[in-house]
Amino acid sequence: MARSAASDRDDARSDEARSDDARPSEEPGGASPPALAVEGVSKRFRDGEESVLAVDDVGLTVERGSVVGLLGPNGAGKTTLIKCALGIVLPDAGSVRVFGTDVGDGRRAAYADVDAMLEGARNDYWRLTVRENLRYFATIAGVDPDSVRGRHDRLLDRLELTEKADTPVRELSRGMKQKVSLASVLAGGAELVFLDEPTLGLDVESSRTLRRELRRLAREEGLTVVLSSHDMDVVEAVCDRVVMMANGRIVADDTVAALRSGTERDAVRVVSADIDDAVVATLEERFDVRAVETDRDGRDHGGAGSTAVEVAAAGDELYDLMDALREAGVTVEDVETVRPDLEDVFVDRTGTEGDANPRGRSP
Ligand SMILES: Nc1ncnc2c1ncn2[C@@H]1O[C@H](COP(=O)(O)OP(=O)(O)OP(=O)(O)O)[C@@H](O)[C@H]1O
Repeated sequence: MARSAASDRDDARSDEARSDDARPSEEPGGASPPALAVEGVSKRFRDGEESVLAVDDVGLTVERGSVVGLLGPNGAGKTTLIKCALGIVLPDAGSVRVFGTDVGDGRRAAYADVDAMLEGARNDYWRLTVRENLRYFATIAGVDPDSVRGRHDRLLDRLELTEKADTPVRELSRGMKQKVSLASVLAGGAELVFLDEPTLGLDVESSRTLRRELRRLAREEGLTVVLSSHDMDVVEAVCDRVVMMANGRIVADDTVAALRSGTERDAVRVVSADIDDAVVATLEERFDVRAVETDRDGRDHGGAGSTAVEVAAAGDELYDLMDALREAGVTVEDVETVRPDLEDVFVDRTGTEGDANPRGRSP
């Protein structure tokens, strides 16, 4: 879909673009500007009763070399926000600066080092070989493909595509095509890439390869990535920071660790053969019992007949819980802390059950 965000728009705006090749490399204070700075962006589609405020006064800063995950339920406004950042959709209000350049002032400079893969794919040329595609997209990005041959070799190697370098893309499996899409996005040496569902259609191993490569590119080459995915594991493994959207607004913006610790879902899981219905009823009078699970055949925990209860408890409540269990005559076999995962945070912040998959796609 997004062939090359930079080239698509440059064609249309080439006249005004000529005068703006100078891109600020430093902010007035001397620090280099962030890769992306979105301020007060709003976008409404349609008028009257049908009107939808897809993005509602959103601000977002993405530092260079960081990997930021964008999560949100169906219709939250993620794609519209990304399209506003890419200049594919014109916001009604607000500003977008890319590496310090306001895109309203100078698109050619702003998008010179930006590329995107939207909706899990990109228009690779299926008749061309894998390597020919990389050369083609490097050329489109204004780079002499011979000068980046080494980079292409490395990309093919890291994405485990070397053996297929001379194979036409149409002969590849879906997962391999997906990896070629990513390689094409990176072929021209973009410094900021937007990746929408980059692991869509990948098997577990390929998804792992892609995560590893994204982290390496960010760490070693300073690549900045804005990634949207319904796959919480991918977001957790790859992203420095997670931005959650709901109803057009940002409802959370922090590191995975901070989001987890800020979500009041810490609980403990206690296992014992002494926990029966009466004990559970007693606990429920005083505590928030989240789950009760009896191990009937001894395969899950603690042996046949033992029961695990998950109770929301932290700090002093933990002592109270242990006292209550002792009073009830329960000998504890096992205790573990249950930490909230990203999905818990997502449910908590967006008020949405289930995963963040907006279209019910499977990875
Ligand atoms: N071109 C458009 N015309 C009219 N409404 C639109 C258009 N694009 C998006 N919308 C609406 O704007 C809202 C936000 O959509 P958007 O695609 O940005 O959300 P999203 O978070 O990316 O969700 P999804 O992942 O399901 O696409 C939705 O209500 C959607 O129907």
